[in-house]
Amino acid sequence: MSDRVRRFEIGYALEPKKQQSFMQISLVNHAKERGIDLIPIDLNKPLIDQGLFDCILHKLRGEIWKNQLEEYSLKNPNVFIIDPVDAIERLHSRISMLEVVSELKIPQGNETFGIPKQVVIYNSETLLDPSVLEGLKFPLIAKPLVADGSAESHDMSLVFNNEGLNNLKSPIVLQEFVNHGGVIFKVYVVGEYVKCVKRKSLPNVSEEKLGSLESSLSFSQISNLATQEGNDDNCYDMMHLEEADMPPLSFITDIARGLRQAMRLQLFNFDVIRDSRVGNHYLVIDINYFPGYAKMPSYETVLTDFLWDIVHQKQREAISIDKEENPDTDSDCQKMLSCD
Ligand SMILES: O=P(O)(O)O[C@@H]1[C@@H](OP(=O)(O)O)[C@H](OP(=O)(O)O)[C@H](O)[C@H](OP(=O)(O)O)[C@H]1OP(=O)(O)O
Ligand SMILES: Nc1ncnc2c1ncn2[C@@H]1O[C@H](COP(=O)(O)OP(=O)(O)O)[C@@H](O)[C@H]1O
Ligand SMILES: [Mg+2]
Ligand SMILES: [Mg+2]
Repeated sequence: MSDRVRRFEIGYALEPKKQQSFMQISLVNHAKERGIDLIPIDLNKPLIDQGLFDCILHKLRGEIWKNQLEEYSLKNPNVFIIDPVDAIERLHSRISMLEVVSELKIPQGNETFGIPKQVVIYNSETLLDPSVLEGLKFPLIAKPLVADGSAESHDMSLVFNNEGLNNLKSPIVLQEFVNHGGVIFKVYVVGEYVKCVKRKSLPNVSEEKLGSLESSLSFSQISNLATQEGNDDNCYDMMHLEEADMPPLSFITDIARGLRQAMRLQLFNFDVIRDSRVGNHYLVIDINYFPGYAKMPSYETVLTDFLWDIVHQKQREAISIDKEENPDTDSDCQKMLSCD
């Protein structure tokens, strides 16, 4: 066995803003100490010309990047791509992202889960016919169908009555707004690791207040707001974040594992709310690819452990394939692969 420590190279392709928030020095240094070099992929050069990585991490929009990855994978089938483009694309529609939740086969006990009632509207004119709402009850939340990470894909509005349906930009998803006490649970998944945290959300809308409200209200990325500004008027009841009980971890972990397997994704988070009327019924309302992990406690160790497992698993597989092909020799490949 050689005493040379085998290092691993992980290429990453991220938007500048994401690179800044995710690739913090603390993460890069932590990974380095564990033999993993995180290397920026130069987006001004073809990926195929940038050598062999052990693995590629990516979150970029557009066909150009998709084609580059495809071409690279064909040439280098052993380079592990986290995650496959087609699996990520399922999350770019707010309909297909939640279909997977409805299809999960998890035995439900004391706690149950599902998704809110929703319809998709492809053409705003169809809203002139109230039957398209398929019996959805106000208030509704209107979300752009596309969830591709663009600023517009986060532009939402609360719709309190029929009048509020005017001026919605289609294609749009209309979803029943479920009162949940102003607290959302964000479940971060990194491979097998699962972490659930509480965040601020939209406050409850009561029946009696519903009649007196304006017809609609626009907002964007509410769970990222640090304070509760703008929510202190008489229209809402606000619950304090600290007082909210967490959902049982085993229940959340079962959903996370089910989603990970069904979606073939390693890096995602999902938003869960608890229906205030029922108390033990939970609704998954959003799934995000490669979310803001830097906000997760100890993200440096969690992400490094995940990457370490991936590259070492790949290394073990390569050694066993090589041993099968060269059973009698300690081939150069076996020596090189095993030096760690
Ligand atoms: O920027 P951050 O750290 O707030 O992360 C965003 C996520 O926030 P979260 O981790 O859930 O609190 C955010 O989650 P939400 O959609 O707000 O639930 C998205 O994942 C967002 O990515 P995109 O714009 O949908 O592609 C994420 O944005 P990017 O970091 O990918 O640009
Ligand atoms: N069906 C719903 N009922 C109640 N609140 C909701 C519902 N859907 C979304 N919200 C609130 O709106 C916010 C944004 O919706 P979400 O689907 O998570 O979009 P985004 O992708 O922009 O995060 C959520 O964090 C939550 O506060
Ligand atoms: Mg969300
Ligand atoms: Mg989202």
